[in-house]
Amino acid sequence: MGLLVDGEWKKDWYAPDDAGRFVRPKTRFRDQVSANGQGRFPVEPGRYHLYVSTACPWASRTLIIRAVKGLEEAVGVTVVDPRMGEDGWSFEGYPGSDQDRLHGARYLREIYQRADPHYTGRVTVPVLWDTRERTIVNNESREVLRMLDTEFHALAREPVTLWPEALRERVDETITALYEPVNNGVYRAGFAKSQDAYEKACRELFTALEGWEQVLSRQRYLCGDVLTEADVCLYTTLVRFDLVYYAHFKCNLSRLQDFPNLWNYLLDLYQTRGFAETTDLEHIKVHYYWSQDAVNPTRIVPLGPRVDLRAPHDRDRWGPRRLAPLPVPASGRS
Ligand SMILES: N[C@@H](CCC(=O)N[C@@H](CS)C(=O)NCC(=O)O)C(=O)O
Repeated sequence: MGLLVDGEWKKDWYAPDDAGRFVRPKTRFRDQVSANGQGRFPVEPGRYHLYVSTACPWASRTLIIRAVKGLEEAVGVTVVDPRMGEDGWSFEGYPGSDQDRLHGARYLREIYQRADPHYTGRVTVPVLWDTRERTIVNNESREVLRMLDTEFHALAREPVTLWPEALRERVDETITALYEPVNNGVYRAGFAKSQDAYEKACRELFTALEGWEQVLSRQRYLCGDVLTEADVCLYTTLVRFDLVYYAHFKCNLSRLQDFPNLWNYLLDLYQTRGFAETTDLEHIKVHYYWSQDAVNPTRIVPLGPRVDLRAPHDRDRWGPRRLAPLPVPASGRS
């Protein structure tokens, strides 16, 4: 693990704050692709490219929306090696990952150095790359998810949106509510460097999960009866929960399987088109257990747990699964 400082690679683990808490650094590239043909980054088929890890919950958000909307021909993808060592993310041929066919790079940091030779910050996935301007448009998953859903919709094969007009505010509030206790909460527990910081993060996580368990006892999805971006954001944490976060990050007050609604909801989402195809359970396990040697110094990847995500679920009790249809307005930025 490491980061770039003024364009130079430095080997370094995350520095905790004074109380031993994990603090996630802010992402730097925050430009927008626009549907209306204006600005530096107009939408065009084949112009933009995603660098992702199928192990990473943030990058997986972008893979799911790309698959659900049928954007595979319009937006290319390169999958990094799930093992992130001292040199950061790389293209080293682990099964299920790619070589960098755009630049022939060995490490993802070379892509950041191309975008800004003096970049200072972490080298993270996802990255939305512009092949025309040869730069990074955006590396913040929530924003890339939204752009693929709204600004790219003219290029989508499937006429659906996960940000339906009537639910926009609710979806945005839900994504925000999930972030700190749940999506980032598992990391705050797992990367804590003090007992207090760990316990606080772990308790907040389980309190939040209990709340969502209640919500999902009343309705099929987080924001009502249609699938939204908020479900994508929760899914990428839930699918890693029993597999990795329970043991590796010590999020073990209970298993996800002990929450009947959350567990059945996870099975439902996994079995929805676009989800299982973009979820690589082996990459997930290898990434966390092998890469985070400050948490797991032996780098041994456990064999279990046995989890069957193809098992029947009870979520059809609300009737057949529904996706919200287009149209969405041309520029749907939040
Ligand atoms: N806020 C970013 C976080 C992305 C992120 O932290 N990705 C992790 C992988 S799960 C990463 O690339 N970490 C490498 C590092 O921090 O050095 C987002 O949501 O896109």
